[in-house]
Amino acid sequence: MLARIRHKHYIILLVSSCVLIYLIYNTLKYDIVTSDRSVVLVTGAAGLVGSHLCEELLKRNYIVYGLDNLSTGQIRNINWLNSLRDFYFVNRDVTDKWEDGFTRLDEIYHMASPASPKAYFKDPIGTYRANTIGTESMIELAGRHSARLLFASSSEVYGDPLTHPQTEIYWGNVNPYGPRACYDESKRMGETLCFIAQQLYGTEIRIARIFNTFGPRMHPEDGRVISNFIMNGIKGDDIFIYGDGMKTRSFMYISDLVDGLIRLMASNNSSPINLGNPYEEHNVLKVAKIIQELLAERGIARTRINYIQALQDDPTKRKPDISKAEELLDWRPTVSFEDGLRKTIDYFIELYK
Ligand SMILES: O=C(O)[C@H]1O[C@H](OP(=O)(O)OP(=O)(O)OC[C@H]2O[C@@H](n3ccc(=O)[nH]c3=O)[C@H](O)[C@@H]2O)[C@H](O)[C@@H](O)[C@@H]1O
Repeated sequence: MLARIRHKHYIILLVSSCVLIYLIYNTLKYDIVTSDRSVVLVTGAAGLVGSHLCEELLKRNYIVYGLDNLSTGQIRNINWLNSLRDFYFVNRDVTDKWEDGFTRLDEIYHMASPASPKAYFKDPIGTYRANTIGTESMIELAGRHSARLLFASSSEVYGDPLTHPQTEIYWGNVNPYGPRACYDESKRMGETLCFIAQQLYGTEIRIARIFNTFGPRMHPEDGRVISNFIMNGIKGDDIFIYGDGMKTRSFMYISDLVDGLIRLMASNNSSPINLGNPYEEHNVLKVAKIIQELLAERGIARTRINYIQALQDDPTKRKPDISKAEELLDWRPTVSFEDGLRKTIDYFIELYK
């Protein structure tokens, strides 16, 4: 009888200690929010770019709020950040009305949007809303807190470009009435909204035109060329090239992009700026062959390469002119395509072990 009472006391003591620890932890978390440190909101935090950006900002001593509706992002990309003291996950859609409750907000990186053709073909409405209504919502939020807003635009604003490489003064060759338009045109509209906000309200805006980016934490089913070809190899499936394999893209590793984004936010340049890797322009067939070679280094056999119909309005070539970023941000990519691919391949192999 006495032993049972003692046992009960131990349990009560244990439970109350846990509650106490939880309360202290949360109070400490709250204290940080009211401290002097800069507070940043990253939308699309569970995506490839968003999650790496959150990680780097945390390393740089920011208090980071990461927002995502998890439509294309992956919770595993940020789960581990959630356990850190200065990271707060906000599970919501960027277009929802939001009584935000921030006591301080210094910077907003608006990265949220489906980004792969497969994802935006599937959800054209969610895509244009994230880049238009979502951008408007972030402009309002920036206005309420006098925060600086960086909008993740895209190389897709150049459409199927008629100049090569693409400079920021090129206005593009975009089909407004086709399957890519929900993305291309909404990125263009997002830029326009930022321009209007700056003119009318004096909002401090930054616009990054992001070129093809890859790295660990890409969604394995994302549908883009790098993740598709790596996953095809790992699973022993055939590779499918859309078209003749001669279309080109310039591939940038994720850490280079994150560095460029943070430099851009800190700069005083409010006009659009290209962030991409001009040294690594490759055609799709060559990408397939390089990936097969790197997989072979890890003992994964080559699979067959097939050619199927090209996607409608798929840009023929793409390469950024980064003179502006070099001059204004002192930025240029440093990671080679092959080094970046090795890290990405290892990530996918680990994921599917
Ligand atoms: O990765 C990115 O950063 C960009 O990806 C996409 O643009 P896209 O260049 O078409 O990206 P992919 O889907 O990776 O396609 C690249 C090329 O590979 C081809 N591809 C893709 C996948 C595949 O399995 N096979 C294949 O041949 C595509 O047809 C295209 O010619 C998005 O539209 C951009 O917003 C985004 O910035």
